[in-house]
Amino acid sequence: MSTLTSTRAVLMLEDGRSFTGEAYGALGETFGEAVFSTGMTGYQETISDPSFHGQIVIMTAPHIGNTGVNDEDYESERIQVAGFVVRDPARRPSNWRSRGRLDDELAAAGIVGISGIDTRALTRHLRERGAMRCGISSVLGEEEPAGLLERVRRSPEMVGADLAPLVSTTEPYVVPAAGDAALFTVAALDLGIKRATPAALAALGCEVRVLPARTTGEELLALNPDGVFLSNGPGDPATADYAVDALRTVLRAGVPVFGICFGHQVLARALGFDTYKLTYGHRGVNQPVGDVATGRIAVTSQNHGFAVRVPRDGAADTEFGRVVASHIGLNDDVVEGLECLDVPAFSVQFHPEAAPGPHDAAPLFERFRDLMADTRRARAAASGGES
Ligand SMILES: NC(=O)CC[C@H](N)C(=O)O
Repeated sequence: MSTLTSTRAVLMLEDGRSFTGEAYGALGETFGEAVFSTGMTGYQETISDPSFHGQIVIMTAPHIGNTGVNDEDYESERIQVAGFVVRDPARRPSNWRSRGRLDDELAAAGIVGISGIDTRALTRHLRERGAMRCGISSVLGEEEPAGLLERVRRSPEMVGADLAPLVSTTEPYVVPAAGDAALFTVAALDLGIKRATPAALAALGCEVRVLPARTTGEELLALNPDGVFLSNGPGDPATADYAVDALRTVLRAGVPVFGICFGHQVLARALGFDTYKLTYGHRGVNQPVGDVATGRIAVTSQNHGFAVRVPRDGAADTEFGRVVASHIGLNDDVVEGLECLDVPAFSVQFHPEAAPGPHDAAPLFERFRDLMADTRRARAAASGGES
């Protein structure tokens, strides 16, 4: 049960701006990169998205916790955020699936949060100054916040952080295909995968073999997969050389590739492009993206702080042939998708698996399935076998 008396908590940004509110979730002190999410719903999926590892998430929607917590909506085995910030927590959750309160759930998981602060002012500050480190403390006592600021400035930065291996599975596991027989085998590199992703592939008849982040290209190919999937994940993509090397081996073998978010950044790097840090990133379930080829607009689920440096107009020549920017973010023109024209590979910076978010981009999983089917047919024809 939550107590009725509140404990004072302080949120301190690395540039010295601070906000005083009430403790929310566990009492204690926590540090991470302060980022804001504009999703109105889906807080359970958000807090359990491994891509948020090392980040303190500020919800811009003022009311959070209204539907409580349930056992179905978690996207991984634990709560992954380093801290959680809400304006006005629900006093009494109400939903037919609810089995408890969000603040109690955070407290039980040891996740430190803060409520009752002006999240709009905080978001505007981050939008102008950029994402930065922050700390939340509900154990400061009468100590001046100077000590907290000192500890924030000593905490790790997001640039240069190699976090995917920390959240990846340690042992391979299999998500079976829906239906009687698997139509395709997908080797999925778990860089911080969400449950909804293997589930989406399995629903299309794929047996998904989920593998640890540091699986090599040779190990991936040894599974004889129809396709290789690269998941989302936390941290700075510039550090993930192991995944880039593995992917280059896969690309050379001509096996179909699909990457999401961190996986998209890894594909860009494998093709020879760089990644860079956005000022404050894109997080939420309401991010518009344009498909360059069709002009269609999708409202997408996003959660990224880095992006890929790929030319927006025309095809770029790479070691693996021509590559085009297939999707563009409509808020700020950031490249949100890649398509290889000469090898079977494509990727998106956004989240077609949603969870939370709209399902506009779900057909991208079908595109991957079709790419695997086409490649299999072409290979059978080339070897003179039956298709
Ligand atoms: N959701 C993700 O995969 C995020 C990728 C990467 N950590 C970024 O912030 O850009």
